[in-house]
Amino acid sequence: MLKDIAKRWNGQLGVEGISLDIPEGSFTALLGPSGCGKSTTLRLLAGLELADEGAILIDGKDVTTSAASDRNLSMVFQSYALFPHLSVAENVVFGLKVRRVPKQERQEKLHRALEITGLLGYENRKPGELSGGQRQRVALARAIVAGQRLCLMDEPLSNLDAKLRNSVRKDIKKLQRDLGITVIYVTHDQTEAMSMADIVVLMKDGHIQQVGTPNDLYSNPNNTFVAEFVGAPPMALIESSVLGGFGEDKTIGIRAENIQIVPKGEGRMSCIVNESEFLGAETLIGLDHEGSRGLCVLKPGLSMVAEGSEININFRDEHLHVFDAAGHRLVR
Ligand SMILES: Nc1ncnc2c1ncn2[C@@H]1O[C@H](COP(=O)(O)OP(=O)(O)OP(=O)(O)O)[C@@H](O)[C@H]1O
Repeated sequence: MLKDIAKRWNGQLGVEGISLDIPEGSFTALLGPSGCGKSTTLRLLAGLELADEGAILIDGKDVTTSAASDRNLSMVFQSYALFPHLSVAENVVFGLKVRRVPKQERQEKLHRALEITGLLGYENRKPGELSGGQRQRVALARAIVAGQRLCLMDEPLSNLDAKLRNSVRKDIKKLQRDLGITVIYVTHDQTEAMSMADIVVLMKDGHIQQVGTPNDLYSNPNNTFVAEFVGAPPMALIESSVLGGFGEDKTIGIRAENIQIVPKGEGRMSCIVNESEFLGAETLIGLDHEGSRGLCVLKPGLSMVAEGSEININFRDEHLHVFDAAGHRLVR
């Protein structure tokens, strides 16, 4: 649990006012653009940095000033952090050896961890003889043998190609469920966060913007930053003056799946097509309209529309999200 944590470097903000209650056994993603403070938050939790303000509790124990080694957690990094001259087996049991765990127990834990991560048979290989995905699985195996209930992961998939990312993503999720451990996972990739996490913590400029389930953030964004960060495509934003009836200086949000194409002369807006992008199951058609950004519609299958064409669109009030001038959601 984080209570009102702040961290600054020479007066420059890292994070501020970070309060989070992370349920045991959950998968929590710290999500946000580069520099938003997600790694700092994780490093504070790990004890790799010390907070200037606030308190950190793990399992009810105040660890705010405890050394990293006293916090009962394991970590998996983007860089794998494997010893290149040690074999897979040696890398995995390294921490157990340091802690003088008896050989028999080490062997049992090693076997189980390699089994879980699909690395049996690779014991004697060196990290240099493995693919990126396999290296990351060695790092996961090392975290598993540590036997901690809390595992912190900092962008563990960012060195992998798209296909591998997808499969290791599933491995990590399954591992977390099977072992029933608590995972706190840093990523700047909203798809990754939305598909893996039970709880998403979206950050910007060192502050939390919203904490909730992936569906909370998608369906009820707290502000326009959340609306535009979460979801592919992001929520479109329209100035209230374009639609009328919502008062002055409001911003209206709408998701692509709630916009319908209607015949010319009908609907609430007339837009110009700026691109058609074939996604496979559907085609995303980007639209321009003065006073709006991110407007698009989805058409099933391959359905390219010429750039510059005019398209009329309609949507229902119940699908609109109304934000004030500062971009905060108004209850509707
Ligand atoms: N050791 C440090 N010294 C000074 N400033 C730092 C240090 N570490 C982080 N910061 C600053 O704190 C802010 C948050 O950085 P942090 O690394 O937590 O962001 P992030 O969201 O993890 O970004 P990224 O995805 O790029 O790693 C940034 O403005 C960064 O420049």
